Amino acid sequence: MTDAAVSVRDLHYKFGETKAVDGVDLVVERGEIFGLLGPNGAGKTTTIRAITALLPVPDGVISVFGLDVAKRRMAVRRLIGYVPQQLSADGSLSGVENVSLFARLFDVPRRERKAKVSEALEMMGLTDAAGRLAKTYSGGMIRRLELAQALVSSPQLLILDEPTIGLDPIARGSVWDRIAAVRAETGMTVLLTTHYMEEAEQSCDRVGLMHRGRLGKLGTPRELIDELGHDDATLEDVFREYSGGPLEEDQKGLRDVRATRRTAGRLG
Ligand SMILES: Nc1ncnc2c1ncn2[C@@H]1O[C@H](COP(=O)(O)OP(=O)(O)OP(=O)(O)O)[C@@H](O)[C@H]1O
Repeated sequence: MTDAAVSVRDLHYKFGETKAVDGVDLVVERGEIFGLLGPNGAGKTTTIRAITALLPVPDGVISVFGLDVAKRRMAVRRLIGYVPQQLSADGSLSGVENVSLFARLFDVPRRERKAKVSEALEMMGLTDAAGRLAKTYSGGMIRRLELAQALVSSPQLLILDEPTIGLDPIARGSVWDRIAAVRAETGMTVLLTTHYMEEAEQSCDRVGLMHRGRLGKLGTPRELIDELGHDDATLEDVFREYSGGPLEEDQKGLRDVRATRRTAGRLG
């Protein structure tokens, strides 16, 4: 076990006969923004659900800040703020009520709750909208509300599953700006999944390319692009080279996910 934020050693995970994760090795260093990239079905969500102790894994395979996830499930969960792909905000509650609920769930001490809730909403630019019902929020505001919910317990590791999926480009930019600001202010480690290669290229310190349950290329976006050896290459080109095809070919289910998030864009 290491002292890194996350250490994964030879992770395998099957759903029935489907090998969702097929031997992943990964280290996320403290304080970095690490992007797990790949198409639908690559195994990204399964990998992060294993890291967040939501799936059973054998002893010694995953550690979070040196704690063995298999043995210290609850302690690990307390270190993590997780925003899943599915909607985690309640449209019938106001912004402040949604975040307060998470503060209670994550045992933020009663006397600190009010200040922590305000701070999390402020960090996500939602102070003015805090009193409104979440169902009146735009898709981008809901995503930021979900980030505020995850941040209210001051986690050491923020895990985001497709944080910008289904949002328009302006809302996507705003979510990335907020993630960068949180890291700059708190030094928090961020592990996220995305299939938006361009956004990952701009915002992640390091990325890992995942394809069919395996994590192949790992490095800074620049390193991976430079390996290709032509000047105007992009991370998308790196992925194509690595997987033998464009990202889009594996994207059949993506439209559904996008549609789900769009529906969720307006709650209620
Ligand atoms: N609960 C489940 N039951 C059965 N199969 C599953 C389940 N969850 C995932 N899988 C399968 O495991 C494989 C990896 O899925 P996973 O969700 O980890 O991929 P992903 O890269 O995160 O894609 P997405 O962006 O769609 O979530 C896929 O073949 C998927 O169909």
